[in-house]
Amino acid sequence: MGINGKNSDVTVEIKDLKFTYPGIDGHPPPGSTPLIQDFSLTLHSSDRCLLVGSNGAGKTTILKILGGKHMVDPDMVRVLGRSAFHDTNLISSGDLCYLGGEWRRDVAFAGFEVPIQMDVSAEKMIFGVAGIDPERRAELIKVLDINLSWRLHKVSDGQRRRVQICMGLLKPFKVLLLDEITVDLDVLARADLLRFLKKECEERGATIIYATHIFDGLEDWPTNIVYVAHGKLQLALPMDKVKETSKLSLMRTVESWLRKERDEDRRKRKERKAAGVPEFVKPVDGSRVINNGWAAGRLNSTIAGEENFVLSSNRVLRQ
Ligand SMILES: Nc1ncnc2c1ncn2[C@@H]1O[C@H](COP(=O)(O)OP(=O)(O)OP(=O)(O)O)[C@@H](O)[C@H]1O
Repeated sequence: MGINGKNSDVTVEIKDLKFTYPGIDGHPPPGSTPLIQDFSLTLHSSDRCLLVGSNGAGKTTILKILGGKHMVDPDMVRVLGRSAFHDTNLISSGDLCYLGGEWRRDVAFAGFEVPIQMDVSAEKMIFGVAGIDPERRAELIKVLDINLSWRLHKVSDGQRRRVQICMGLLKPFKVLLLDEITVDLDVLARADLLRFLKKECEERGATIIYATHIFDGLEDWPTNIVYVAHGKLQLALPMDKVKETSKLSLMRTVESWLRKERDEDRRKRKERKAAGVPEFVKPVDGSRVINNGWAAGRLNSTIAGEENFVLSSNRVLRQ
């Protein structure tokens, strides 16, 4: 049963998800506690789910798992009845779309592996994607207020971001995973984009999961809210339930949850200190390995050490 009590049209199903970032051998370091655990969630067609939680709670990790960027047991995560990691057609068909913040770090890439720091126009990028419905393309260009003559190596971060979002949304997705992509957008662009996305759910039955810390203009946007802390699901509620139980604004409601969590963490640390054990639980560091967030087997893991890490970050690997 999903958050809304519906049974039909299940689009996203997470069942007892457990995940640990792999070490260099592709396996979790021995003795490590899973980063994500006790996480189950069912979403339906038309759901707009806000994913909230403090920094480091696991939101990006969960979205990446859903987007097939990390391997998990295929029964733990189903998107449109399939496993995104194992069924790459889910992403390539455009049914499942992941728009993530790594674009911010790797500005050189705009999806479809197209470098955008070279002198290329917005038009060339957007019209370069084959098989797109011209009406949808025109609508997106309007919603994101894109000037097709922009040269992408010269525009502002926000303008470049608008082109990236447009490219990502060209195919009519069924499930969209958004990892805070509106930070660079101006107030108007953000509001128009959110309105467009809401329409996509209402008219086409798309499902969106949106991880964000920015609650401006979101009051009437989500249908559901999911709160994650320390990699565990804390709350999964339909918005009317949230409004029923809290008279506060959405932002204040989330703030109250996060404050409670932080106070609780501080209390636990104090207790640990008083008991003579280290305040912070040290993560298991089995093999001195840093994994830069890409699944094992994709040239991703690197031996710890700043020099190596810089040289083998995604930016370099993907050029
Ligand atoms: N590539 C990685 N390899 C190992 N551990 C990682 C990796 N990426 C993230 N982590 C760990 O996973 C935890 C969750 O990170 P994640 O990025 O999912 O959090 P988040 O909720 O998206 O945070 P934020 O709000 O800051 O974006 C972090 O505390 C970090 O220690």
